[in-house]
Amino acid sequence: MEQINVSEHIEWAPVAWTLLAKLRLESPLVQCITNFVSMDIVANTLLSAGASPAMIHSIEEIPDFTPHAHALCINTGTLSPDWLPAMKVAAEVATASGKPWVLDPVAAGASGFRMRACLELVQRKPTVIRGNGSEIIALSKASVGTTKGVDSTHESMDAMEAAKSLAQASGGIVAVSGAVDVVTDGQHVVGAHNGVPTMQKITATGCAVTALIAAFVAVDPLHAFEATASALSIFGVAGEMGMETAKGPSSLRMHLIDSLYGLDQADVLSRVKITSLDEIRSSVN
Ligand SMILES: Nc1ncnc2c1ncn2[C@@H]1O[C@H](COP(=O)(O)OP(=O)(O)OP(=O)(O)O)[C@@H](O)[C@H]1O
Ligand SMILES: Cc1ncsc1CCO
Ligand SMILES: [Mg+2]
Repeated sequence: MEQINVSEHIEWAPVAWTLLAKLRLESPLVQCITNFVSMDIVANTLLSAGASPAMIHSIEEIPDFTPHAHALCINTGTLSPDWLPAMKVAAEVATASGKPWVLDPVAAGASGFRMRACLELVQRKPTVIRGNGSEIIALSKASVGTTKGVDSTHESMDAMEAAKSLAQASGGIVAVSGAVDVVTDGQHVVGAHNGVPTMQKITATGCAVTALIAAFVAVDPLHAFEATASALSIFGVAGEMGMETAKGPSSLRMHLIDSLYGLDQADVLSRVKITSLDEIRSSVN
């Protein structure tokens, strides 16, 4: 897949709007092999954006179903040995069918089993890997150790160099969520400066935005970098707009989904904020 020509001068807001409009028009089918905690918010995020989610994870069904999906999302959040073979086969079938697939390496550094599983999935060449700062740093170094489980103890900007080396090693796009969502193809880096801190207080918003990335990449698989940055920014915009009426995490969850559903062109053009970070170098690897 072509991952080049990421212009520093790109006008991002119209790109994000064009992709959201295409997503709503085409309603891509997104197969999700995701964790038990996230299934509801992932499916509802995809539906409110205009995509069609299917939580189908049985290995017996993958040869029949996966070739018909427009994109696949694999998430290791509640990984167990009986799910891993289905994840690997689904990644292989998606690739063989020419479909993009996105990996969310939840808590990659929490155990040797989980790290090995994530590395085996990375070997199957995800189109995009999206994690939080701690996950991307752990995965890029293949290091297992002190983690706070699924939560990050690193700022996304401090994972920039780790993200670049993981992108180079994997051949895919790498995104790191946080106050600034960092996206890289291994050469260029952009930041999506949308969202609100309360989004971290809703479980599985990261899983939800990974699935949204899969939906965006489904409608423009040749421009996975642009699709990834746009999905992250749009999800952040929905969070910002949702926060205008929310009282806390629980009502933000509801209002974020409502805002994502209702986003119009003016909202997207006035709020999407994606900038080049090529001049910024991270101090922590
Ligand atoms: N400080 C912040 N300011 C603005 N937005 C944020 C902030 N922190 C996280 N977000 C947004 O919240 C969403 C989830 O990101 P986060 O880094 O919390 O993912 P995660 O740790 O993988 O979450 P989970 O494991 O619960 O799915 C992203 O859309 C991100 O942009
Ligand atoms: C809390 C939690 N534990 C495993 S997966 C998950 C959802 C956020 O990643
Ligand atoms: Mg996560």
